[in-house]
Amino acid sequence: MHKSLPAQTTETIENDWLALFDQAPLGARAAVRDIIATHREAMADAFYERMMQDPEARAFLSSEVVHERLHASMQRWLTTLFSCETREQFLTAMAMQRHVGEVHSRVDVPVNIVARGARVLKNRIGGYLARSPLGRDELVEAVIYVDSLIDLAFEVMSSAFVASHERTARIDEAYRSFSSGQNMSLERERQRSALLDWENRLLQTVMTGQPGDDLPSVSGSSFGLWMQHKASALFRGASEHATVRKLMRSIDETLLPLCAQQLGAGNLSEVRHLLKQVQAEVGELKFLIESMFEHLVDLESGKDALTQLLNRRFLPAILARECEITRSEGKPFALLLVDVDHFKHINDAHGHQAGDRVLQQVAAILQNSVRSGDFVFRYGGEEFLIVLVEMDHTRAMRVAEKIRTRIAAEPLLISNGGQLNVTVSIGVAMHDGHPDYQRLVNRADGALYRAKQGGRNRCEPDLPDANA
Ligand SMILES: Nc1nc2c(ncn2[C@@H]2O[C@H](COP(=O)(O)OP(=O)(O)OP(=O)(O)O)[C@@H](O)[C@H]2O)c(=O)[nH]1
Repeated sequence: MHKSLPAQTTETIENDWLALFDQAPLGARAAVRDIIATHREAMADAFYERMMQDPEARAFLSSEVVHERLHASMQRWLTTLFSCETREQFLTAMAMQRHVGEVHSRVDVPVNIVARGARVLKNRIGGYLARSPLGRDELVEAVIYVDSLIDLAFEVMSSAFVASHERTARIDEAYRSFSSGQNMSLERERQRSALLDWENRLLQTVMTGQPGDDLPSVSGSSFGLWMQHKASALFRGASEHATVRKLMRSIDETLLPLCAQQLGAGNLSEVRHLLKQVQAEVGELKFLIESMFEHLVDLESGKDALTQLLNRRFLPAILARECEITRSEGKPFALLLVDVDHFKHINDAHGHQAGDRVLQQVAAILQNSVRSGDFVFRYGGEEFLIVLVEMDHTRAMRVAEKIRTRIAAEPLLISNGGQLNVTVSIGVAMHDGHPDYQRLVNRADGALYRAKQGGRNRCEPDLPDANA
């Protein structure tokens, strides 16, 4: 029944509610219930009115349907929440909270707006309570009761929100990788020509149409539909995507209506001028689409171009997942930061190209020195980061030492046919269970610093409590 929340959370909340209920005197609870019964409509009005003052909230609440439904369900919600007398009634109220949380997640209501809603309601109820005939002590108890109960309700709502959000994010991710697995160069061509098609159709309509004819909108074109529906999943997060949508709106909502107006008035030179502006915006659209597809190719491969190692932008996702695996399965992992010694000197003495070749060969040695389940990232210019999964400290130090000796022993080829011996310094840190992976990276960095300070070409473990 409570599938969106872990059983433990449900139980904690239930117990908290029981404690709250026991703690609040009967008189205080009855007063709150009466206030809600008498003023719930006015509260819903005030809530809605207050929220509509904010443009961000307005975006979610402005439709008539939302108004009507929100108004009714807000009143129902207040009544249900404050009239719970039994465990069963509370469970029903909780189910309602979870439902609201899931709706918020689907609609993507920002969490700050929800928090503001809670504040507005607490404030209102507090105001009515202050004007009630309750004595001082009971008034305090009633205010605490309202405050805690609303907090509890929002707690349930937020956990449902988060659970549902994570589900959506996983589905989105799966869809994105499915879509990017499709033939992207074909898609790029298809969208390019769809945009061109629309542009031609627009020019055709302008030239042969009758005054008063509707001009074809770009958002209604095959390109526009693709961009608004499929591309939003595919290019999620790309900065160009928002600009593309803005340009499409500017064409449809400003330039085309003006163009139709001037066409109706027979003002052809103005029409030509406006079409030029449309063409300029289409040119910009084409450029942005190209750049979005380019990014997608980068993302698709996920590799650093020079070394073919993992790109560091995946590091947060991978470290967060490894922290989670350690937490749930108790399998610790180790982090190695590997830095080529005196690399600047290699560049200076043999040229940048030689430096690049050294980096490629070091990367290959690193990749060949770990198991296929480990992760090797290019972390910075001449710095690499390795995640050794399911690893204890002794074995991690052994792997680090193996890497160090292999690199030192292997002469690396440089561009002019020459060979070069390079060394690396390595900092080793074990995940200590702290969920913030940046701490772990910092500890490995501290160990690396000590390896450099200690003379380079060496491996150093992190010191316990290095950044406690
Ligand atoms: N060839 C090449 N050089 C790079 C690349 N990325 C960064 N570098 C160079 O790597 C050098 C790093 O130098 P430093 O950070 O001073 O460190 P170092 O010379 O390795 O000295 P230590 O780390 O203290 O042993 C800089 O000169 C960068 O320009 C790259 O992709 N290719």
